[in-house]
Amino acid sequence: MHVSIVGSGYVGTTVAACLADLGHEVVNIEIDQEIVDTINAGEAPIHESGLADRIAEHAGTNLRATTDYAAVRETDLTFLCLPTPQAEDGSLDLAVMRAGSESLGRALAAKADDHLVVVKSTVLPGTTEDVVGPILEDESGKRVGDDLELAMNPEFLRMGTAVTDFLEPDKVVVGATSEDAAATLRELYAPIVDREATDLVETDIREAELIKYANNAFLASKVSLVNELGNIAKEYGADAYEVLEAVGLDDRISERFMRSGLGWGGSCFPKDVDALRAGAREQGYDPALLDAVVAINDAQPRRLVDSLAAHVDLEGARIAVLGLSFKPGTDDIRKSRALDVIEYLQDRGAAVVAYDPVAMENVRPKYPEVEYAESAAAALADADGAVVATDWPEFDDLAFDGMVQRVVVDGRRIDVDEESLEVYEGLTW
Ligand SMILES: NC(=O)c1ccc[n+]([C@@H]2O[C@H](COP(=O)([O-])OP(=O)(O)OC[C@H]3O[C@@H](n4cnc5c(N)ncnc54)[C@H](O)[C@@H]3O)[C@@H](O)[C@H]2O)c1
Ligand SMILES: O=c1ccn([C@@H]2O[C@H](COP(=O)(O)OP(=O)(O)O[C@H]3O[C@H](CO)[C@@H](O)[C@H](O)[C@H]3O)[C@@H](O)[C@H]2O)c(=O)[nH]1
Repeated sequence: MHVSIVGSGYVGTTVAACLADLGHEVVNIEIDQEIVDTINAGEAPIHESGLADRIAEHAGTNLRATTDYAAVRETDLTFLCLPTPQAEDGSLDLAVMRAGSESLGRALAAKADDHLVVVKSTVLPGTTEDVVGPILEDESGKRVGDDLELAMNPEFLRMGTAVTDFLEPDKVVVGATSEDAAATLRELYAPIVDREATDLVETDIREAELIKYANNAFLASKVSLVNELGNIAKEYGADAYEVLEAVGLDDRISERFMRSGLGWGGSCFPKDVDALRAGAREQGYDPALLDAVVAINDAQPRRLVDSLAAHVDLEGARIAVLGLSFKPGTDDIRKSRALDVIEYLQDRGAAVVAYDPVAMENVRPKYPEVEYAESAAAALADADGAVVATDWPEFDDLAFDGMVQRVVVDGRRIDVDEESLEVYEGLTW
């Protein structure tokens, strides 16, 4: 199939490279010339395992990138993979979706044949049919249900495992206005949904839109619940990890997403939970549970710093922060809990020395006053205390002998030789 993909960030680039790998003819339409040049040079604009190889193999044959929306006219369908950030008040900001839909609609005006537009971005119910659809109709002169079809196909890939998550998902969700649109997407995804481990969910557009938010809200809530249970376990002197491992054996609950500690961050959970809360309020519903899910998450970084302050006088102390990215395996620091930890430490007069294997250059401009160490050992040297903010595997089995006071508060449950420390405290155990 001939596929165009608007937006070549994490999602658009991954989807493009994977669809090219499945044998489709793919073109990425992207406003950033540097990203376009990178893809056309056969290189990956983002770091994801398995992505660079696929782009190197397909660029120049069945994968290319351009800034020119006219390229959509040579394709059967277009995926919209544009960002859907949050506005100041937390609500969904559709400005980029609107701008991209306008450009796409204008380009489609000169296409003689029918076209299918698939929204892959995370958008609230109604956005595809009530915002994207009318803009496309106005700009292209085409009519939904006649020579224009709409579909919504949310994406569930995680950063760090984007390629395998896309190619081997638990589910592919397709919401479509017509049987033709659904059939086109069934054909496109055939090699993926034919796998025994992947379910194909066919539904209406509103349900497809909401499935994505419900999925992220559920996972974020699970981690906040696990953190609340962990906070309670700690009060009782019980090990939350042992407790939740046993709880996870109940297959209605599952063992995954059971790691308590510093909480959830990243480019998706915070903005999507906030957008759903704002959307619910707009609909007249008070999302009390989701409000609490966010409040619990927001409290964990302060709890970590308070736990350290119980052992170390933070005023004038040198404190090592191990890990800066929002999770291991990525240099992404968006809404990373580590940044809140740095701010709380600084508020209490501590001097922060930080180390992260890949994310330090992203943090440096935001916190130039922080000292950045070349290794975890260098960060720990002469420190009066340390906190673990990201569970990078390389933090397992660290030596703490260079510290002035061997006090560590762990927000992520790394493997530590507790005997080598004066104080080792888990945030939730
Ligand atoms: N990142 C993830 O892990 C992930 C996973 C699932 C779903 N999502 C959702 O997918 C959507 C895209 O997310 P992302 O992380 O890929 O975003 P991103 O910011 O990484 O990429 C978006 C790209 O769109 C480009 N762009 C902006 N305006 C444009 C325009 N008018 N025309 C063409 N290109 C334009 C930007 O330059 C950028 O390269 C969001 O709705 C997000 O919530 C993200
Ligand atoms: O047991 C756990 C699991 C995760 N986290 C934290 O939760 C956050 C999110 O982790 P993860 O889900 O692995 O990362 P993302 O790449 O943000 O992926 C989420 O957000 C994407 C964008 O919407 C979705 O596509 C994915 O399905 C969804 O998992 C991170 O800060 C983790 O440290 C925990 O604290 N404990």
